[in-house]
Amino acid sequence: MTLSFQSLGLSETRAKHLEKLEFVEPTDIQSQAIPHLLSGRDVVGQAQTGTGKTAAFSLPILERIDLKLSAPQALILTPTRELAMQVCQAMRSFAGDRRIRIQSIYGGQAIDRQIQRLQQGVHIVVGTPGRVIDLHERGDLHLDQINWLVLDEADEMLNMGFIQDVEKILMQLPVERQTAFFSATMPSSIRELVTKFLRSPVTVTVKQTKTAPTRINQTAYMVPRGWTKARALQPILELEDPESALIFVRTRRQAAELTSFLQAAGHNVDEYHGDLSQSQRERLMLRFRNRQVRLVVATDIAARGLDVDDLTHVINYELPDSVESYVHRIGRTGRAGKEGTAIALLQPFDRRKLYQIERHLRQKLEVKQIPTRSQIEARHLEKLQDQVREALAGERMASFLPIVAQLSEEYDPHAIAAAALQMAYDRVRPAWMQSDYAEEEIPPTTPKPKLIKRSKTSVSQGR
Ligand SMILES: Nc1ncnc2c1ncn2[C@@H]1O[C@H](COP(=O)(O)OP(=O)(O)OP(=O)(O)O)[C@@H](O)[C@H]1O
Ligand SMILES: [Mg+2]
Repeated sequence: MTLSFQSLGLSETRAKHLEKLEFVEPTDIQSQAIPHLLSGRDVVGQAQTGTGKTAAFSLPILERIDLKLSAPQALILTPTRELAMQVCQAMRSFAGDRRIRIQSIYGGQAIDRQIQRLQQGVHIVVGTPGRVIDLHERGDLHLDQINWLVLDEADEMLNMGFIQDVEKILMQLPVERQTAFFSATMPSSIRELVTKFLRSPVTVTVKQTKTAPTRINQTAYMVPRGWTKARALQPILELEDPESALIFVRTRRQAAELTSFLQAAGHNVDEYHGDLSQSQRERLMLRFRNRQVRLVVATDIAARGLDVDDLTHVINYELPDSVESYVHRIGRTGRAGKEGTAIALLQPFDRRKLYQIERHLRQKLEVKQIPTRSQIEARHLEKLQDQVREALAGERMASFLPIVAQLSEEYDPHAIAAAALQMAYDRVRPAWMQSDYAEEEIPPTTPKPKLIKRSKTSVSQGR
């Protein structure tokens, strides 16, 4: 028998409302964490990326908010501004009751507007630590009625960059409160901080053999020797043909450079990193979510928590330094039970990082050579055939029949069809493939000279 939201202790009204959002069955983390949170316990919740941790901590809070008390009663801290916005929006949709006022506060946006909202009275605040401290110190954010504190992406929040701010905030909160930490990763190093901040917490870990969801198909491509990663990315994008992809790089500069490179190659791509203004960041996220931008080149600010519907691919152009970061990055795809693809670009010196990741995930990644010209051509032809079948099933095709009839007086119908296909094919084939992407050019990826010969033969066999 499957559990219902109501059987977890949530009200009938909320359960009905959740059904409208197509939340029919609670996920594992929700069914395990919600009853504990409703009973007043502190909770450490760990579950894979994309499994609904947001609702797991939000629903019990929404259930218990006192509408008569016009003061912040719950504080949710997130590591990035976008995540604060996203969690705030998610909570508003779960609430489905405009009387529960939920406000996000974060840097980069005019503080006056946020102050005004706070003065109008809010029940739940979702924010980044810096802005929370700022508004508290100005006397605009009152923390003395806080009953619930949640650290979303807790391990990240307790990392070096945030820990001091988080401690500062915690010191301002009432001692009598409920505290919850949620994340997909909980490295053992944060245990000590957990015991410091939480009171006899219940640890809810959704059982899993691996930290990476099996719904994510992970592969790695070896960058050929002498090639730049940017050059190697082209045939990979061509073969994988992602509907939408997040491409992770290390630095802001690298993000800008790769974006220009891909734009010049004709891709629909934009960059996303901390050098952009807040409004630029927000606009890009909106365009990405609406599918107006297909590829986004991002730094790690996009690694955690972001929930972009149906994101099909995550590409690690550079592998991250930590295994946790890898898990969060690839977790931007394969969410809410959907499938996704994660790709890593590797150079020989990335091997060590790859081993670490594989050891942590207890899973070997398939390492492939970058696609050959003939593989890409085959893929394009396959696509072309699908398109032809689609056109044949449609009605517009009929309007071209008179032209075919006319040409048939001179040519064989097979030849006419083949010529039309050639024209269509030349249009989809990217310019770079016509010039410098000869199959013979792919140099061996292994530095061992012995292997050069063998891999050459295998390339020519592949043709
Ligand atoms: N019970 C449910 N039924 C259907 N969809 C759900 C349910 N719970 C959550 N979802 C959807 O699943 C998606 C992922 O949820 P959420 O962002 O909370 O994941 P997460 O566990 O916080 O992931 P991450 O570790 O990446 O932050 C969201 O789009 C959310 O709407
Ligand atoms: Mg989350």
